[in-house]
Amino acid sequence: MTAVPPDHPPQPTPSGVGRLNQRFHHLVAQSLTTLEDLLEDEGLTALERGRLALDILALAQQSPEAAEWSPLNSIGHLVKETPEVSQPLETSCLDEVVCFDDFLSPEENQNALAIALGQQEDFVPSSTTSKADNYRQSSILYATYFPQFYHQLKRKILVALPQIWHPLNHSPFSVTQVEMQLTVHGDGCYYKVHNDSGSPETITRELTYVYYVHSQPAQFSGGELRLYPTDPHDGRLLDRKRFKTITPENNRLVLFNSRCQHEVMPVRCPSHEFEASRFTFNGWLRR
Ligand SMILES: O=C(O)CCC(=O)C(=O)O
Ligand SMILES: [Fe+2]
Repeated sequence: MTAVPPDHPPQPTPSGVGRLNQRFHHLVAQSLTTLEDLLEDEGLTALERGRLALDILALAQQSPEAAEWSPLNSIGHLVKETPEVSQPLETSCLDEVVCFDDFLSPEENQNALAIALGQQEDFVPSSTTSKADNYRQSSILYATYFPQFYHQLKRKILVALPQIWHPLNHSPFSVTQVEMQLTVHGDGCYYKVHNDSGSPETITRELTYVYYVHSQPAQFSGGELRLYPTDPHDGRLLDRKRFKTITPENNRLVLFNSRCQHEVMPVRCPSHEFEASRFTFNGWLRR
């Protein structure tokens, strides 16, 4: 996608349509600024802020030139993942995935890594809602340790949403909450096959997102994310041999349906250094 800076709108034309477009651009630009302020406003509930965000983004998508000028285009590159399967499945199996490469600016990406490396002692061992042993090995840092970055990343994800409904084959919904945590997978860490919305506490999770961060060049191998075809009716994994693979590239954002069965393959990190680990800012968008 071509990035057009939002502060350089297209030149006005003398026609009535051009003037209308110009007013529309101005209105949408103002609305987006208002939205940015409101999203930072702790006085509004998450539900109110989510609804505002979606309303204004829906407005932005109405522009006849949305594809060319929209500020949405300043976010990374939307990449089509090539599934590692020989034949496409005929109906949706919840395993659609969207990838944005270079999702944040280089400075924001560096800041994300600095947040991870600077707070090693505050990470706690992860658990699963079923508390099953040997199902997951990793450590997490709660978002209360990085409030500013939480707001930045959340805003960018919400702004990207209008681009993902179609490729994810998902109906738009009002986001009531954006959960976030920072997860570290060091040597030998993994997360076996699971979905993210299979318990009463997690049932309102609609979308899972994962933002990958690590030092470059990567000092670990493995740690791929695998997405399995999943029965949309009962959530069963349909075929273990047919999966999509997402490589954890630095500065990549991935989104998929929280009901999809997925897993994180074991990470190998020969140095055993914390700094060399696979880091993710990951979480869920709740309806
Ligand atoms: O790290 C990843 O690629 C996915 C993490 C995940 O599945 C989760 O935290 O629920
Ligand atoms: Fe997950």
